[in-house]
Amino acid sequence: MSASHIDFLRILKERGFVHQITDEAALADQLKKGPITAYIGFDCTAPSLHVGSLVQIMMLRWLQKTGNKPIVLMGGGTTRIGDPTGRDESRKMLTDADINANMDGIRSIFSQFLTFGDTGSDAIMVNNDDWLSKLSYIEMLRDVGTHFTINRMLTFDSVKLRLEREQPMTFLEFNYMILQAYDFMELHRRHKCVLQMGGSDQWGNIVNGMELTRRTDGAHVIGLTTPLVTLADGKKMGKTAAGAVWLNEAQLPAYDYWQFWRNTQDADVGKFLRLFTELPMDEVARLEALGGSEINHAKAVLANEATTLCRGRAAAEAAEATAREVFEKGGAGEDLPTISVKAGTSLVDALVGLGLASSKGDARRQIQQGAVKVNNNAVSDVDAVIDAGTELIDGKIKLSKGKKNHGLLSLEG
Ligand SMILES: Nc1ncnc2c1ncn2[C@@H]1O[C@H](COP(=O)(O)OP(=O)(O)OP(=O)(O)O)[C@@H](O)[C@H]1O
Ligand SMILES: N[C@@H](Cc1ccc(O)cc1)C(=O)O
Repeated sequence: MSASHIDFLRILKERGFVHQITDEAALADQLKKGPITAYIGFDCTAPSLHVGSLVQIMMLRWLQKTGNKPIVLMGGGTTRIGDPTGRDESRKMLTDADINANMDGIRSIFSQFLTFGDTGSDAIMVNNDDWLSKLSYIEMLRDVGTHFTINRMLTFDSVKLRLEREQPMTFLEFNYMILQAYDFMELHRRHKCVLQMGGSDQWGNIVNGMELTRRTDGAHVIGLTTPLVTLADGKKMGKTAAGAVWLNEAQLPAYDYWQFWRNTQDADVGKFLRLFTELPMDEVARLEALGGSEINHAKAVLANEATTLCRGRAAAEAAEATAREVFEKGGAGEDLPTISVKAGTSLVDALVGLGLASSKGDARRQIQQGAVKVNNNAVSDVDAVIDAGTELIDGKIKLSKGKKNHGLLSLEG
């Protein structure tokens, strides 16, 4: 039986999406009355979103799967201001061209996760630049500014923490929460949107929107935040030591995306299966309970499911086949990151070029520690070079760092 709109809240709770709800009873009540419309906003600060924002995307997907209506808000306007939330310093000002290019990249992700259209539970995408850029200053101050007191604005973490650390906050940034608040009011007016969701860092911005909508329109809208998902080592999901785990193929090839999930630490497997796959809860419980080396099966299922959702089934299958080839048969695997190099290139440069080392110093250290292999053979010479004499596997040279990180070199000329 497919889920109905009323199941949305239960599903979010049992799969670990809920951190705080401003008024859970009101949300349950709204759902009892019929399908609801809810939104999540994404600023266009990079050409892709990353696995941290995937938590939010999955919520919009569940919203739609249960027959409710998702609004994806592109922050074309708010990106011009820059959300100060959780940041010690002002963001770099982006040009309109940068913002538009980033928006194109981010937009393309959503068609993979949601069905867009004009009726029922079809998702819609809006850009807050459409209304924010039309606001006139004096009118805005009179209509909206009167509903915010500086006293209260200073109590929100996004402002308070910056001031406590004695870091400057520009007047531009100080206005950010008002503009995000305006969005909620506007989406309530335009689309009867009653719920805004986001990561727990967005709480202040969301609450301000509820407050503004109540004061201007007398409407009771609701906020829901997710935990900020961290990896088992305590790091916030999104940006890892090796860089962000991007959702777009152009920023991160499918094989690396698959590998990220396949390398999940044991303690995270259950949590990630709940958040990032749609497997039924009993199947998640079964996989989560696997012990010893069987947990690797659960990780492969996680990698396949998560990669299928984001990149499609064919990409997931190709990545899995490559991984099997590389790990089980010791072959080269077609899907690995590949660069072409000239004969005589140093092993150190090749490791950096493939992203297997973060710097030449790091590459030398890795070699000295015995972590580097060329064609599955350990190399300890930091001055080793790649040349025509280097053996080829399937026409390529395979470099490995540790057991899990591999790349291919093809020789130029
Ligand atoms: N690790 C995470 N877990 C859950 N939600 C997250 C995580 N990282 C980001 N989000 C949420 O995803 C949404 C979009 O966030 P955004 O793209 O601004 O990510 P960010 O990493 O915070 O970006 P930036 O570094 O530019 O501030 C927000 O609602 C944010 O709270
Ligand atoms: N402030 C949010 C993005 C956002 C922008 C506008 C909104 O109306 C809602 C959310 C973030 O940084 O992730």
